[in-house]
Amino acid sequence: MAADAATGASAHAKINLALHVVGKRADGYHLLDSLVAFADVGDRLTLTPADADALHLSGPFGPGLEGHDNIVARALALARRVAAARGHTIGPLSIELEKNLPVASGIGGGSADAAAVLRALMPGLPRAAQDDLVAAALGLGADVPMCLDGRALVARGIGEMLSPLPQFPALPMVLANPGVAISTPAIFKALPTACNGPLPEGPVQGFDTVGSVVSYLRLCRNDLAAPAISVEPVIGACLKALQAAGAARSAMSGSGATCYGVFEDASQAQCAAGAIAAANPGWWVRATVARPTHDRSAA
Ligand SMILES: C[C@](O)(CO)[C@H](O)COP(=O)(O)OP(=O)(O)OC[C@H]1O[C@@H](n2ccc(N)nc2=O)[C@H](O)[C@@H]1O
Ligand SMILES: Nc1ncnc2c1ncn2[C@@H]1O[C@H](COP(=O)(O)OP(=O)(O)OP(=O)(O)O)[C@@H](O)[C@H]1O
Repeated sequence: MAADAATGASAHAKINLALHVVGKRADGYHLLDSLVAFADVGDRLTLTPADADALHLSGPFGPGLEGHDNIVARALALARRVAAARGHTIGPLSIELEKNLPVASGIGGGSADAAAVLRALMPGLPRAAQDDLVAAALGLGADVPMCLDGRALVARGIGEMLSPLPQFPALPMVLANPGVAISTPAIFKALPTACNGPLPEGPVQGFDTVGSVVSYLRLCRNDLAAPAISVEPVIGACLKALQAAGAARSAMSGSGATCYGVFEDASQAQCAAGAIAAANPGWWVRATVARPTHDRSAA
């Protein structure tokens, strides 16, 4: 980033369109097979050089994070350590975090914020330090590497083995969160078995239409949904609301509680979001679009 100017960075919501839990490591972390996309809703960060480090929280969910250890500060500390090891100094920064995504909601808000900090700092670092930072990102959380990539992808391992899809359509979606915070470790713990089937084989070139994504997702699962619904039954109501509003496919993201519905077009998604929000005051409901990847080989 420039020495004196503010740098903005977007932290897009991460959506696990499918999440298959396929094993467990000796350290307790679970092995995943997950189709992930990123929505055009998210948090917004602004990094400004300052006399001392500071974190300012704003946005609808900012107050809920006051007084807590913030992953944004941990990401900055990590970047500083990695840069210092390559002889580079990152000076004091004032960071404003506009927190638009609900906290502990399965859409990777904290991970996306951490990735946004790393992304904003990278251009000012030597190439070797940038590579080190990409490798170190997993230490901040299993979802951070995929958020740093930011493209539609398949994630394997504990979330660090990433295969970006060569093409992916702009996917009209509704995100609905019934207002309950979910602890990710608690849901993994409640999973009856870690050995479930992998993702079905998908097209090598990715997906070119909304219909092809929906057909594929109908063969998929989120293995964390049943344990999450047993802890918070309102997640089941959220899935039903998306189906009743006409979603071609609906499922829970991550460890919940946010659920997504895929719609044929953006105007249907807008109408559905309006209807779900009106019937469920207190829920967080957004019409959005999963960000597309254009087929590079077709260019
Ligand atoms: C559910 C997902 O959101 C799917 O993308 C992620 O797997 C969770 O990613 P995350 O929140 O960044 O996870 P971390 O902060 O690294 O881990 C929180 C806790 O979740 C559990 N955890 C997380 C990731 C993983 N692959 N297996 C796990 O068992 C572990 O108990 C871990 O201590
Ligand atoms: N910047 C941040 N944004 C959100 N949560 C944060 C942040 N910093 C620290 N946290 C803490 O991290 C925990 C997980 O929050 P987060 O919103 O990232 O969960 P999530 O959406 O379920 O993530 P995932 O989908 O990666 O499991 C919360 O308990 C919260 O207090």
